[in-house]
Amino acid sequence: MNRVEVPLHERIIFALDLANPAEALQLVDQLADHIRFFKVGLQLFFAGGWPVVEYIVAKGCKVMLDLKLYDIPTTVRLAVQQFADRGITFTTVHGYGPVVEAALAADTGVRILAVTVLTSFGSEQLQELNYTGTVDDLVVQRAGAALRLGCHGLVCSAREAALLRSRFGEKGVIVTPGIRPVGSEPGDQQRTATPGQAIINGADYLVIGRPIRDADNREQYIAALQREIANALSPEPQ
Ligand SMILES: O=C(O)c1cc(=O)[nH]c(=O)n1[C@@H]1O[C@H](COP(=O)(O)O)[C@@H](O)[C@H]1O
Repeated sequence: MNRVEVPLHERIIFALDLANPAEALQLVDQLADHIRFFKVGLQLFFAGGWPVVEYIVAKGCKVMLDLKLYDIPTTVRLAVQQFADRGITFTTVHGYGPVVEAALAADTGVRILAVTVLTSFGSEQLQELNYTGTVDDLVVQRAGAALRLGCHGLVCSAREAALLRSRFGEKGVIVTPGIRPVGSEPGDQQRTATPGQAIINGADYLVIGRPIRDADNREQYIAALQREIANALSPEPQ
């Protein structure tokens, strides 16, 4: 497979899902030798705001600012313009055509990721929302629309990554949350996969939060995940 070149220490995007900005930044200090990509989501951004992003960027690490925007086009475009010149690598919007289009129109250099179907959703949630098709159908539909608009990447579960690669080739990066290493609890995630399976399916980046945050020895845990990823990228000969 012709994969996007990503250094191993950027393959895992560690979701800094904490309420306390000081604690989150301590984790960045603790782990920056091992992981160079951090996700700032709604909880931490509302708690700590731009200083959190600035701290991570100043350490030379990458930031995915995950605020999953969904609003009228003008509001989305003007909101994304606020992300310019802050050193942010990725940001997220819901993968609905007009929202994606507006985020791209902001033209800030920050790469836009379209969230297809949340990894906490299964077929039951789609039925509640009156979607008649399968999760796969909706992921493919949203991914196709986003990519046609020129979106830089997609967020989906690792379970759909192979399907997206077969439909759309190497267009756009694929970022997969809902990663659950063997032995970890799914919690509220429904469409999960192991790190190795995500890579084999064609994911470029793996968003991982609680399994790392709650590990007894985070450095050792990350090293094991990175070995699993490296092995899936280039399996050792049997
Ligand atoms: O956009 C995301 O990052 C995202 C999309 C999605 O469909 N599912 C999902 O879990 N996420 C985020 O990925 C992270 C997953 O965290 P853990 O379930 O703790 O590994 C959380 O910060 C979620 O907000």
